[in-house]
Amino acid sequence: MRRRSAPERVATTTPRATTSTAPRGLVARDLAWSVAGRRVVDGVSFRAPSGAVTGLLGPNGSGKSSLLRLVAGATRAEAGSASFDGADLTTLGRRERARIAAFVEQDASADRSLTVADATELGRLPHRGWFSPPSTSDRVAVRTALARAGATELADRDLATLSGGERQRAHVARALAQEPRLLLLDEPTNHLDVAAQRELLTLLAGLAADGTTVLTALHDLTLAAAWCDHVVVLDHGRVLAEGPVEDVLVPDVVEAVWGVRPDILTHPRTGRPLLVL
Ligand SMILES: Nc1ncnc2c1ncn2[C@@H]1O[C@H](COP(=O)(O)OP(=O)(O)OP(=O)(O)O)[C@@H](O)[C@H]1O
Repeated sequence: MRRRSAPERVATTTPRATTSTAPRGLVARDLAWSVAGRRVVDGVSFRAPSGAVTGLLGPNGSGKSSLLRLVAGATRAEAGSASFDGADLTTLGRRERARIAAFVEQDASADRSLTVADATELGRLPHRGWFSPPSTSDRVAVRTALARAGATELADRDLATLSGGERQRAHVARALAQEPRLLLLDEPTNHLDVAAQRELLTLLAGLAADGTTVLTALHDLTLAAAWCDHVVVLDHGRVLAEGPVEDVLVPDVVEAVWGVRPDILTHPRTGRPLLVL
């Protein structure tokens, strides 16, 4: 795997929307959300730089899914903002936001009968007129998305009949058809076998190398060390550490958050951190 340069650390200045000095990529600032009287996301600020894969890490219940849903606009934040290339995602309309950001939710289920091809085509809706039929470029985008997600052979299958791993590929295909500049994923390697995990992570690295901002929740710290450029560690709804993966996934941080002290080696071939638990 080609090693990409480490992204810079979190910006400490407030980004100004639509100016040329606005930081590129995603900037979350003081995001907060509560449920049942409990603060689940507690003043979270972080950055996911463009051209990088950012891993959102943290123990079960630390708030990763809740935070991704706030950034994706699936739930409304009580406070704070999430800007992308200077545009505030939290105030954009749904269609405008969907032209920028796509979200692959954790274990997203199919609530109605739909083929994988039709579900992928839904990813084109933000780019089409309300009543326009799919154009040639829409059809090309759908075909490309299915191929990149390894879902071409599933195109005619009903989503509801797919295995967990197959359904995950279909949801990734739908997100790619959106041609997002910001791709948000919640535990995308769940259900995937090792070959499919590798394909997906290679795909994410390729998208990032092409300029897409990728933010993905991951549980597997070894995968995160091997594939992420930048990481954000959440604990009890707060950012405990953020920065280049080599600086953040160190034994003291892993032990403090997960209670397990890893060995961290250097991969002999890729030069990336090899985290052994
Ligand atoms: N709709 C909800 N109602 C009640 N509690 C919720 C709701 N959504 C999230 N929570 C609680 O908020 C906390 C954070 O949940 P969240 O799913 O964001 O964590 P997570 O880091 O993604 O966890 P996991 O790694 O287990 O997927 C958990 O304690 C969860 O039970």
